Amino acid sequence: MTAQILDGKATAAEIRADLTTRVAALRDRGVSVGLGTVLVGDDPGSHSYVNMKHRDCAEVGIESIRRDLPADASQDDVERAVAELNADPACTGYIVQLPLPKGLDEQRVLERIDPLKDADGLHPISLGRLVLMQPGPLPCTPKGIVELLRRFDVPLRGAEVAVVGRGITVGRSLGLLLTRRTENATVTLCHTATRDLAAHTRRADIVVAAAGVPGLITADMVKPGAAVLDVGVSRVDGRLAGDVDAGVREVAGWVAPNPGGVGPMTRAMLLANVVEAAEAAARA
Ligand SMILES: Nc1nc2c(c(=O)[nH]1)N[C@@H](CN(C=O)c1ccc(C(=O)N[C@@H](CCC(=O)O)C(=O)O)cc1)CN2
Repeated sequence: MTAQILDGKATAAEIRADLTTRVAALRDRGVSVGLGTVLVGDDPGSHSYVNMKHRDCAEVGIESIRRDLPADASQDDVERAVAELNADPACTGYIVQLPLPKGLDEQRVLERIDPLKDADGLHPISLGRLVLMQPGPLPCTPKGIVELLRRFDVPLRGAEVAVVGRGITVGRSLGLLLTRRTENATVTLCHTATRDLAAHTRRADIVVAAAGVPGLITADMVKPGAAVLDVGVSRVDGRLAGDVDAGVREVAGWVAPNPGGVGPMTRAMLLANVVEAAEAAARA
């Protein structure tokens, strides 16, 4: 058996096409949509992700607002950029690209984002809404994972899901999202202190690997027919490597590759969060 590919690149393109129509409809009603980004430092990965986000904006008709700060920017400099975007009427929503350079207090910066402009769903109020199962902006990668599974008809209701990695942007938030009444999955959140990782992944109908450990998930750790989503990103000898070994494709029923799987969905969901915020404001 060779797994069906959960093609995030093609799916994200479909989502962007739909968003283009919705942005045009807002423009016809006199509502413009703008996405802001705060990028600090020289990390090549972060620069590339932010550039791609602005390219996506241009494609769907969303205005781009960039605040690029040098690697030696102070906490005050970053918080000033956040305050400017909070006050900018052209900015519907914005993100602070993570990780911030060492020495900056990431949480303090995220807490200063106006929750109404939180395009990443990472403000404590947005995360609180997720815990409480209330509507609000969702973190982009978990939202993209659920959308990808839905569009490929991977059954979620009652499914056993092993999420590997407990970071806020992916693992922990995904656990909360998948256990809502609308998704109804059963989630095991695995992490560095998990005693027998393979025992958990082998039981799972869906494995989401977001540990950042190259090749962590091997074929022998996967139940035949399961869905395996590779979200991990590491660099090995200068090349990008995911968490899922190539051999998994021979056992799994579905595979979200890396690149080409969850990454493009993350970007599409960021645009979706901004458009949803603009539509909600236009309704109010
Ligand atoms: N503020 C945030 N920071 C970070 C987030 C986030 O959701 N919000 N997530 C990650 C990085 N990330 C988004 O910023 C991200 C990761 C991957 C991709 C993507 O499209 N990847 C492509 C490959 C790109 C390449 O060729 O290098 C793919 O997987 O096909 C987009 C966004 C950490 N920081």
